[in-house]
Amino acid sequence: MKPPIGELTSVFKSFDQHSVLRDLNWRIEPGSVIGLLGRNGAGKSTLLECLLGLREIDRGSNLLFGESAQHLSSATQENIGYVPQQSDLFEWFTAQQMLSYFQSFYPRWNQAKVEQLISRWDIPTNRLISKLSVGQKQRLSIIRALAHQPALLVLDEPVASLDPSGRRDFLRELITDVIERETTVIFSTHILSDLERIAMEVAFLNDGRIKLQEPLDNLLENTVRIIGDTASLPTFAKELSRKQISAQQSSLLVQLTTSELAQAQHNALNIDAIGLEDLFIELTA
Ligand SMILES: Nc1ncnc2c1ncn2[C@@H]1O[C@H](COP(=O)(O)OP(=O)(O)OP(=O)(O)O)[C@@H](O)[C@H]1O
Repeated sequence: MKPPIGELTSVFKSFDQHSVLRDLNWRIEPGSVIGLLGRNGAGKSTLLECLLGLREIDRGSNLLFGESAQHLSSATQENIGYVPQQSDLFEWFTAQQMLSYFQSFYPRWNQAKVEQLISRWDIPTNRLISKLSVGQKQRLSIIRALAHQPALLVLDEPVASLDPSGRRDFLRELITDVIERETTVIFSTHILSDLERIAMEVAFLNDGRIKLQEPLDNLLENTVRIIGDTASLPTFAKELSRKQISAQQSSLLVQLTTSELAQAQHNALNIDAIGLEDLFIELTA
């Protein structure tokens, strides 16, 4: 088995008295494409920053490419591309100046790709970055993160300010990158349709932990909602949630094996397929 790209073990992170990550464990395998989901304020940005060593953790360990995330070697830093939620571009530079500046640090800088994206995404290269629109800044941030061909790409709501065609184009670019170079990608998003187009796995952050991480196909295929009489509902091996919805009835979110599904159908239980949006609501409640 290949070593993980990232490994967080028993990580705790608080801001003042407010605890955000609580005994969080997360392993990121090479080549995985993970969509990170969680409600507003769940701690996604904090988690991504802790993963990258940009934020100090209170307790636990955070390893990236086998090194302590707080003390990454420059070779490892070259392997990481990051698009933060808030633009961290050098606003007093033009796009051209900023990209040339970064180019000097990265031996694997792909200038042909930079030029292609600049032209395709219509980025004014000679205007100060401070004068660009939010969407143009976001595109520029993406170009900067893709340009040095990182092995790990971390994107914190990368498409939030992009128009639909910008989003589609960006996703296409990302998919090409993942396929051509087997880039490991972690991205947080609230746009579930985007996630369904690109993510191979989804990770749900809730109550300060990764509550569930699964290949998306499996999750959508095997997870169902069962509603029935509280007293007679059986228990299942992989129950994700169980809620009382009326005096007599309960609703179960459950992952069923094929034989469990057959048994449940045989017992005439009320079984419904469930989509990603429902899963999001249930698993991040
Ligand atoms: N620098 C900070 N100082 C104090 N509290 C912070 C700081 N950064 C984040 N927090 C708090 O930590 C919690 C998690 O914030 P975070 O931005 O990580 O959530 P998120 O899941 O990324 O949210 P969103 O989906 O809204 O972007 C929030 O309650 C937030 O107020």
